[in-house]
Amino acid sequence: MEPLVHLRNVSKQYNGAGTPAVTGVNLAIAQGEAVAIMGPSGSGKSTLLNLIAAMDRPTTGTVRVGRDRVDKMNETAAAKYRRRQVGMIFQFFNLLDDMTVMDNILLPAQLARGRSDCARQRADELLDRLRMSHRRDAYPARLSGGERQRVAIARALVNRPALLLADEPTGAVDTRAGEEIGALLLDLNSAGQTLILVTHNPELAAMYASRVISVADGRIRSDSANPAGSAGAPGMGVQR
Ligand SMILES: Nc1ncnc2c1ncn2[C@@H]1O[C@H](COP(=O)(O)OP(=O)(O)OP(=O)(O)O)[C@@H](O)[C@H]1O
Repeated sequence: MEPLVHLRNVSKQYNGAGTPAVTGVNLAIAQGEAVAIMGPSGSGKSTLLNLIAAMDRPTTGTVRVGRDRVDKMNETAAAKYRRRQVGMIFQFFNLLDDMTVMDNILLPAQLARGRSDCARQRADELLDRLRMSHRRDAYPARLSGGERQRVAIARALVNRPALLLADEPTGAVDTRAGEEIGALLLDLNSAGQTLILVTHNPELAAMYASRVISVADGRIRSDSANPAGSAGAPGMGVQR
């Protein structure tokens, strides 16, 4: 079967930077995998995620996601691709403070101009599954870090993306909330959601990813199945 994500000989040299951020990366990720990308600060993890999300383009090499040739996209095509295929969550949530939980979740659906009743139904379903229904009219400033990240996950999933990308999703929350976020990601993956997680946290990678890719100096140094991942962690009953 064709991989969902396929990078071939990908390098990225930022303008003005001395050494490339990513060099000669070959990577295939199948639909349904939960992959952790690990490595020291500055090793190229976020750059890889940004290349897959079409936030940036490689200097050389090809990036395919499904049928999309991501490395060739102009900004308009990239924005459309992201709205339809990619959900992203970040360390600091990136919620809009002057919008309620519900409106934050609906934002990507409005940008994608789908049917608003369908989007609202999907948002309700996600809020229910993330145990956040009672907070639907709250503003982000009133939420805990763990709650904010759950809203960010719901927002990332509202358009049913093929890919969920997470950059240090537990970096700004306490241990307990981090475990809950990890369990949530695991449940999503168990229900078929393809997940790529960038993390410094070996425990998160070990518990919640079925494959761990280590990068250093912009190159993949190891890529191994993680038999402990995606098994045995507490779940929250979330489905894609
Ligand atoms: N927009 C940019 N312009 C120039 N250089 C950049 C840019 N973004 C990243 N870099 C450089 O590319 C290299 C890889 O950065 P990247 O952010 O991908 O690493 P990372 O592994 O995600 O690091 P961290 O764990 O600290 O977030 C670093 O040397 C960084 O300084």
